[in-house]
Amino acid sequence: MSAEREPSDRRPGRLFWLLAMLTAGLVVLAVGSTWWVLNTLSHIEERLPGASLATARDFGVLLQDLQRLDRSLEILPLQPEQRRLEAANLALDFAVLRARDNRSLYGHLGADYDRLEPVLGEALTEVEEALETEPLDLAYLRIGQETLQGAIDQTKWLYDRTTYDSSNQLSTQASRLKALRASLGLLSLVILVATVGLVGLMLWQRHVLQRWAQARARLQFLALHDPLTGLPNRTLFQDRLAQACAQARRDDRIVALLYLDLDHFKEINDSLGHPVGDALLREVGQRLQRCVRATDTVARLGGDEFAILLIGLTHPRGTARVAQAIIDAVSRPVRVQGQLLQVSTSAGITVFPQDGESGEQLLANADMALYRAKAQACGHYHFFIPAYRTALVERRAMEKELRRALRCQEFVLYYQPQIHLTQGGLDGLEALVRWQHPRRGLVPPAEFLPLAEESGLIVTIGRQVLRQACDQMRAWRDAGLHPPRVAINLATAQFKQGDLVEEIRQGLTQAGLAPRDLEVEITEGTILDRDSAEIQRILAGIRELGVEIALDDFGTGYASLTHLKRFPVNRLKIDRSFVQSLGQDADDEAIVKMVIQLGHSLGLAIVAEGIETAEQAGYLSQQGCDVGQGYLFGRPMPAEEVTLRLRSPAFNGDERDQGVDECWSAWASDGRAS
Ligand SMILES: Nc1nc2c(ncn2[C@@H]2O[C@H](COP(=O)(O)O[C@H]3[C@@H](O)[C@H](n4cnc5c(=O)[nH]c(N)nc54)O[C@@H]3COP(=O)(O)O)[C@@H](O)[C@H]2O)c(=O)[nH]1
Repeated sequence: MSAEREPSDRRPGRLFWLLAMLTAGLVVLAVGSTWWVLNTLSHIEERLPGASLATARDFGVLLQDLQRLDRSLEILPLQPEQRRLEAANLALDFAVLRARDNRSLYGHLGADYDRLEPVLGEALTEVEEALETEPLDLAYLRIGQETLQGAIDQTKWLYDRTTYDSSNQLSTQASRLKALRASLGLLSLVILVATVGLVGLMLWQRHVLQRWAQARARLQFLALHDPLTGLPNRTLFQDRLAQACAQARRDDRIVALLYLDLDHFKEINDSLGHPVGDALLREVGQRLQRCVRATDTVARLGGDEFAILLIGLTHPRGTARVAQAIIDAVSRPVRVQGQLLQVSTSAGITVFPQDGESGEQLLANADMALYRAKAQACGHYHFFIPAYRTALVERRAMEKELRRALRCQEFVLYYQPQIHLTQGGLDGLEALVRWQHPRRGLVPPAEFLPLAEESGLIVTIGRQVLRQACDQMRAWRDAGLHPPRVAINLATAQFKQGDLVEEIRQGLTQAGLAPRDLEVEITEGTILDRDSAEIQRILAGIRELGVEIALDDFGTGYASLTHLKRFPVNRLKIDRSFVQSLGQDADDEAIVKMVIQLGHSLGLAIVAEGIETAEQAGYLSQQGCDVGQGYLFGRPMPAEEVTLRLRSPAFNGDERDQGVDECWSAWASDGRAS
């Protein structure tokens, strides 16, 4: 397992603590400065207005006293003398008491009162002396009153000034206070916002760190696990496999590897949709886990492929039991999204150390054993045997050879005649591919087509066949020879890659052929394919071109009447196996008869393949079969031989005039077996 570089945690952690400290400092600063400023302010508020207001208040009291005295003096002349004197004395006493003797009452007057005191003292003395005159000397009293008035005016002036000063001072302090309070408010707000911001930043950073840690953990998980099933992936499995092999080598034990895949999973996935496929894979993963011990490893290698590592075994026998238990567990019906499904699995098994020294080798060999298990039947397991490796090596070499053969254009076409059974005459030629191998000679298709189909090379081979067949028809036409049409075989894979209709159209155009010059043969397997809708669409396109379609090997598969109606087929080719049973198997005879009738009732022409005897031909002809193909009329032959036959006197003019028998022998006489 590759060691992952651990991302560093330290830097984000330090930043977090730095932010935390900054926030804490800010909070302390905010609280401290707020407390200090508020404290100072309350001191200022208490003190500043107190002194000046007390002065103003004392001047106010003094002024009131003096004015009251003045008013008493004003009314003095209007009263009976005795009472007047009494009142005046009373008032005077009061004033003197207020102004002089109870000076503590005016304690806040300060230096201003020092300036007022002589004037006040003089006025009071004068008033006092006037009042003491007997009888009352009003003129003298007037003088005292005037002096008193002067003192009152001065007191009033002082009162106004101190009041003004104190209120002025007060409002100045008030505005300062206001400004200070506003600044403090602003400062607090800034601190608050900064604090909230910092706290937010911290929280955000914490959140990012958490997410980052989660993402890292997820990435680490995904690097080693399959996201769908949560099982170990190929990387982790290979790592555990390597470790298990090393451990087993030390302990002198064995390790078993089971390579599994689900049978026909692709069909389920394609037909029921990926969500159903995914749910099924999850369920299979769980079932597999339940079949093994906690120390074993179940992994999903991709698609529908799983691998299981069994450790601590002493004998391979136990592996077979586990494999069977797994096959049984997987094959139990499973309900997925409301649908009851049943899948089976096949397994290839390798055992360490006997089947491979390394994990890679064990996996590769288990894959080979799986391939064999699947080839045998679904729902089976197979232990690896060395012969599989030889077969695989041969298969790979063959595939390489096929690619080379394609590049070197070693595929050639042989042509087999198709004879009109009732009228005689050539109805067409079927082009059959052969491999002209430089060492092996002519290789029949049965030896290379299965591998070509498996590897997908059949598509390129099919393109070469189409081109060669069209070119050959052109050559015959140019030579003045007129075989009615050439039929080529199409493999299912050709419908799934590229644009088949366009390829056929181009093949015809490039060779200058009419669509009726070509026929395509498809097998029952093709129309029964799961992509039959797409295949139907492509076949309709081919029919639209004007090219006819024959359904090959009819009767061997499960194609039904419905299929015949759905697919735009022109001809049915009765499979050779039925033809060869004619005269021997009553059932097959009945089938042949029925196919001929059924085909005709659907407006299709019937071709019988593999006719080897005149009896078979006679019977088919009697039943109304339209066309026959088989060794009786001619084996598949190279184009040059077809040319010779087309040029022979039997074909000069209209060979249909010759009669059926002559026609057969014309094709068969020179024919060499191919
Ligand atoms: N996709 C493609 N498939 C092709 C192509 N060329 C051939 N094929 C398919 O390969 C199968 C084997 O073909 P081949 O070995 O050529 O066999 C053909 C005939 O030789 C054989 N035949 C014909 N008459 C007789 C007979 O009387 N007896 C007898 N034992 N065999 C006979 O039948 C084969 C033709 O069959 P069919 O195609 O079904 O008409 C075969 O399935 C080919 O289709 C290719 O280019 N592409």
